[in-house]
Amino acid sequence: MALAHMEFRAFVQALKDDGDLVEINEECDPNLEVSAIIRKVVEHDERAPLFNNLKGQNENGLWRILGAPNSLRSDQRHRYGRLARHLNLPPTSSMKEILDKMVSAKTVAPIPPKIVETGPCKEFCLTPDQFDLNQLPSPTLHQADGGKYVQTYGMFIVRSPDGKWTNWSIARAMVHDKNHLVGLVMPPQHIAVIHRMWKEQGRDMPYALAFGVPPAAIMAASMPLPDGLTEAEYIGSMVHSPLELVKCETNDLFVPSTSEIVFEGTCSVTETASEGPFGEMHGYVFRGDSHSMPVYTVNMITHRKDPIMPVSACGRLTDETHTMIGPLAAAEIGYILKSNGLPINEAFSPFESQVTWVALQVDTDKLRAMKTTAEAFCRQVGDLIFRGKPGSTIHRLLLVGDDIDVYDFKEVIWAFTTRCRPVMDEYSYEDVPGFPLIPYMGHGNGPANKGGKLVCDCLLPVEYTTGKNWEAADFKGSFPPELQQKVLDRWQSYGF
Ligand SMILES: Cc1cc2c3c(c1C)C(C)(C)C[C@@H](O)N3c1c(nc(O)[nH]c1=O)N2C[C@H](O)[C@H](O)[C@H](O)COP(=O)(O)O
Ligand SMILES: [K+]
Repeated sequence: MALAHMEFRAFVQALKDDGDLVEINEECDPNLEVSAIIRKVVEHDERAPLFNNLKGQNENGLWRILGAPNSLRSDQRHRYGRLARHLNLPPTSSMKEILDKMVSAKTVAPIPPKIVETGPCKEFCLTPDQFDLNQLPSPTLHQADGGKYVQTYGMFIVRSPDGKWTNWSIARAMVHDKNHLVGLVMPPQHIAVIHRMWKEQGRDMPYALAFGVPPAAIMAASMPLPDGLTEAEYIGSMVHSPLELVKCETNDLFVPSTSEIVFEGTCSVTETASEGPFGEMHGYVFRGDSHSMPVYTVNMITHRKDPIMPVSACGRLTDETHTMIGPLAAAEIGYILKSNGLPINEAFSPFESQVTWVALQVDTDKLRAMKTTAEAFCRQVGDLIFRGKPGSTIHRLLLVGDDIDVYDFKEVIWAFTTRCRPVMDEYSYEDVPGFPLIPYMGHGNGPANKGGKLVCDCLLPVEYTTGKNWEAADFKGSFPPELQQKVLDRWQSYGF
């Protein structure tokens, strides 16, 4: 068996070996029951549920469901264990180690994928007369959803018409009818950019939708990597070995050969259908909130025996939309700022901000050497991020000093509430693209797609000039180190 980060089925085995899997063999209903269980799991950081027996499963086991594929573990020492298993990192890895791994391939040569003749994803092959997406166990994830969101953790594969750029990404899609989906194709996302290229040529866009792909691949699919970059090559260099891809049956795209399930087809550049509402990453489903979105025809389904469909029943904390979308955007944002020479050490998107914020730890020694002003520095950061694609889902950038651990929300919120004077220390951006899925945007008072962004300066003025002039009134900040050690050593004997 391959390593967990290179084959989904090995990943599921790794969760089982970690004691991080609950196999449910009694029959469950994909209409809400499965998602209710997954929601309870992710709201309590419980073990991932593997549904082996679903109403509607066909004679070849198409399909089972793995819920909460990349959510959190309750044991603090292994909190990000599922994310770590996606990347062949130890389950005790920190979020910093995980995000550093995701940007590690930025500076090494890409390793192109290896094309293989066939693979496990070809074990079964169904033409449209042999399947009905409404009969198969496509899950309904929230009672107010506009349809069965069968696609929440699969990977869309689309390629520019000139063949130069193959993009891998996650975008949601629901069942439209027996062999059609309708999915969110939203600028500035690359799937929308490429869809537009095909539309300009008046040709439907070939796509593949691979479920149960190598976990390292799904992480890159969820990351706003640069325009034109082919994720398959990036991942190859990130994991130091070529991904194995196999050609689709009905188009010239390539899919990971060990994918659990593959939908192949074309995405219409003219036909649309009603998509949504959907219980989304900020924790809401607005009744009647549906829009016209492109229709995907499913021309073929290929799959492994007893295949596993990964499902992210997203919404309130903490699921894959929080452990992946925000942090992976933060990783890209941090990389962009550093490669533009700005004194940024770390970048993270706090879950407690419903991943609408990114906290940036500033190297304040380097900041002082810049002899800049708060306004100039904040505008430099805001212009770089809010006018680019990686910042599209982020509405607040918090600049904090070296003493603040951006991976610890208690630290971030302390700096924000005590060092950032409301209004005066905040720099607004009303002329940049906004993220309509955030309720105060899409269902708020102002334009849904424009503005509503801030750079919040959580650095006190002295941090720009002569440096920190305070001591934290806490155990580590207000007592001599030897006294701290003495208290720690004697803690039991005091009687605690
Ligand atoms: C991990 C993850 C990411 C996403 C989504 C989900 C998960 C689990 C859903 C549960 C399906 C919910 C949905 O909101 N969803 C989603 C989405 N981006 C969209 O344009 N549309 C979507 O419907 N992203 C984020 C994108 O995957 C990233 O922004 C990525 O960067 C895109 O790739 P690229 O265009 O930058 O190449
Ligand atoms: K991507």
